[in-house]
Amino acid sequence: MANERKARAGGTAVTDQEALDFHSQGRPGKLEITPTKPMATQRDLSLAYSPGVAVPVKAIAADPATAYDYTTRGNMVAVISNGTAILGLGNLGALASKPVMEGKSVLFKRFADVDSIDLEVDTEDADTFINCVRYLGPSFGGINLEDIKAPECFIIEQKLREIMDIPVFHDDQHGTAIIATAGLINALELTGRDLKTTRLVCNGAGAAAIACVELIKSLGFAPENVIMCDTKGVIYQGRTEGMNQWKSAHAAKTDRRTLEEAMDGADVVLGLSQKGAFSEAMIRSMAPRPIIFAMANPDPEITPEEVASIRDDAIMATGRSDYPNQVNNVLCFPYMFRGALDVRASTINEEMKIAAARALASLAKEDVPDDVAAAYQGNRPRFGAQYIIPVPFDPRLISSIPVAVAKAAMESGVAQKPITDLAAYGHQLSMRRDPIASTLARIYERVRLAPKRIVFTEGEEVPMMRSALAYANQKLGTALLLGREDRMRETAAREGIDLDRPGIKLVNARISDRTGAYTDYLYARLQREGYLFRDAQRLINNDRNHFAACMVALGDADGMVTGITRNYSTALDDVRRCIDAKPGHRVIGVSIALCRGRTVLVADTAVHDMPSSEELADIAVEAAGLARRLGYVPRVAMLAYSTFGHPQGERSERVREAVKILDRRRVDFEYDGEMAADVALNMKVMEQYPFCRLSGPATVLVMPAFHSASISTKMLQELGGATIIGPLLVGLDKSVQIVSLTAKDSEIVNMAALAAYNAG
Ligand SMILES: NC(=O)C1=CN([C@@H]2O[C@H](COP(=O)(O)OP(=O)(O)OC[C@H]3O[C@@H](n4cnc5c(N)ncnc54)[C@H](OP(=O)(O)O)[C@@H]3O)[C@@H](O)[C@H]2O)C=CC1
Ligand SMILES: CC(=O)C(=O)O
Ligand SMILES: [Mg+2]
Repeated sequence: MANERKARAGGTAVTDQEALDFHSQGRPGKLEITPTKPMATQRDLSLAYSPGVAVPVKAIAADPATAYDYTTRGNMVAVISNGTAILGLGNLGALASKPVMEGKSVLFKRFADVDSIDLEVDTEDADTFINCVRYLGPSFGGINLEDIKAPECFIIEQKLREIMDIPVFHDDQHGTAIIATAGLINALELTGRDLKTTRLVCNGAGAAAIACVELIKSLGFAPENVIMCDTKGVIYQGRTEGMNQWKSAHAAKTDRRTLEEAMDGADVVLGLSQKGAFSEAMIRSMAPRPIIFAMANPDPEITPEEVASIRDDAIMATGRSDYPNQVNNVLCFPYMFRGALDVRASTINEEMKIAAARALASLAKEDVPDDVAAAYQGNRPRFGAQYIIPVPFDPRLISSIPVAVAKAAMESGVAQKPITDLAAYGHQLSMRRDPIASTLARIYERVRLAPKRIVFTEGEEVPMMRSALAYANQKLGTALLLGREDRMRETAAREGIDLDRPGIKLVNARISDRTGAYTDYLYARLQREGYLFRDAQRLINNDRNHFAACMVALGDADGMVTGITRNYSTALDDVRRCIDAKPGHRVIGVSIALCRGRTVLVADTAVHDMPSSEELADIAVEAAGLARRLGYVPRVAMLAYSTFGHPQGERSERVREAVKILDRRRVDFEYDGEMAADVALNMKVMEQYPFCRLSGPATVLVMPAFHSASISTKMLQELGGATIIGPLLVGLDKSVQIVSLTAKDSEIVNMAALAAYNAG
């Protein structure tokens, strides 16, 4: 069954069903287009469309370069394919390539803040393809060709490069060549090899393979030491079958004829062919300390496990993210275009490619700072056989690779808009990083290092089951699904969810031998609040929130997640009957708002209706603590409708008093107020108040009351397009997170991960 097939990914296994659900949930696919200008009033319409739009039209007609000032062109790349070589899956057509192309577009945005759109062109004919793409130049700042098979890809790319005045880059050729070269430079250094005498075999003679061999030779590999193979075996001088001019250029003078013969004694083998193309015997026959890059996707030519079972002296890389040393063009194309677009390069030349390869190679040798270690599952990697290139989540990539590319473009004379201050450029680049993705990645990695048992309280509900599965699959710990086992199994069978996989445990409250202990515990807490023993018994037997919260309170679980069947405040009341605030802390709700590359924490979005000044000060302390734990520098703005005393009012007075309380407590974070939201978030407005003690825009917004917190976050979400995570419950003695009634499985997993993270 489809859902039973599992593929390793992201350090974990994902099922086919999960992959399909991921793509179909919500708005199908992985991309949407968001306007960047308001389009709300008659005036907006007049500016954006007729008559206002005529002005930039005339400006661009008079000076085409101004298109970069008035349109999206300068930050927009098209990912274009005809689906003739989709990953290593072969020629499955333009339409079937769309998920990969959408994926590449998303990676452009996620890793380098390049806007991108996928275009699938339904033709296998090179001339027709060229004629389609050649006229698209005005729309884009660059063209990323993808998954077009050889040899047509060479003709297509070459012709488009000649006739278009923007960078045209075939990712499978050059992206792959750059990252493979980067990895190879380091692997050669680690094995003490000289590239002039190293013997290399490349299996595959298509887009990726030809480009890799060309770049490697241009680095200094001796052509006589390089053998290419394809489906017909060794490409030797004089061979006629299955040849083309690109293969002929690399035909070797050799009497070896098969891949087996070619690999015998080889120092390096590059796999850019197909799953399973390397046998154990071939690997065994290689030279000592062999370098094996099995780069076919999604399944490599040979797996690292297979290689490890034969020999322990190999440096092994694959194209996948679930093994060490991922040699994949995702490490290149986002940053290559970022640098090229930023200097408005007319093309991507050899100098830029080699600069990117060298920058990637040297990044792997640099010491890994703390915030980067998180991207490596908390294990600080050290340059060596298991770490020859950075991982795609390495946050340093965005601030280093584009700088190297831009510099090379300027030095080689193809930059039309040179950058004078490269150091400042590097700093600006780091601001383009998507902060929450890094934050979540860090949280996930920390949890993986210390996995936790999390109760998925509404275990009979499908989103809870799916998220429990994802939690277990991602190796975050044990997912304890709470519910009636027969019901859960029935639903799971219907939905194709495998509840028997490692990391999932079903907890049936009705037959649990812990109900007695939980009832005693709850009764002891509630007996002086009007509850009889049988009331406590009923709550434990009939109510999953109480049962789950007692599991956590008595140490049978590390945390819990709930919320899809009860509204937030009811679920919170249930939990609070079982769990107190941490001594010296106040329980509050903090929402994380992510909007246009900015992250702010908003508090209290869950608990205090109309906080007193003392409570506002506590909220500031709790929220600042969470900000720190998430890796943000807390700069707390105590918000009101007034700013520093104007206009006067009773509510603002309460906020002002909270600031004085924080002064008296001598807290160890920046705070100030009362201030309006624009003062807190906009440095230009803040400059009107030179005495303001915040050193930059606020990262934590403490709202004067629950209603303003709730209203503003919901408005941000609905009108501002912000992503809101939370409210996260902070300050409880045990780790509990409550999701919204409409939470999707991905949100539930995030909250479960946060519960696990907070559980210590
Ligand atoms: N890790 C990464 O970043 C990347 C990996 N790749 C992977 O490289 C592979 C090739 O992609 P691409 O170059 O775009 O595709 P192409 O269609 O352009 O080329 C495929 C090449 O592989 C050869 N080939 C196929 N099967 C075998 C085999 N069993 N033994 C020897 N040669 C074989 C073909 O030989 P023939 O010429 O005889 O038909 C052809 O030369 C794919 O698996 C792809 O996923 C590609 C790009 C990036
Ligand atoms: C990674 C990639 O682009 C491929 O395998 O085709
Ligand atoms: Mg590809």
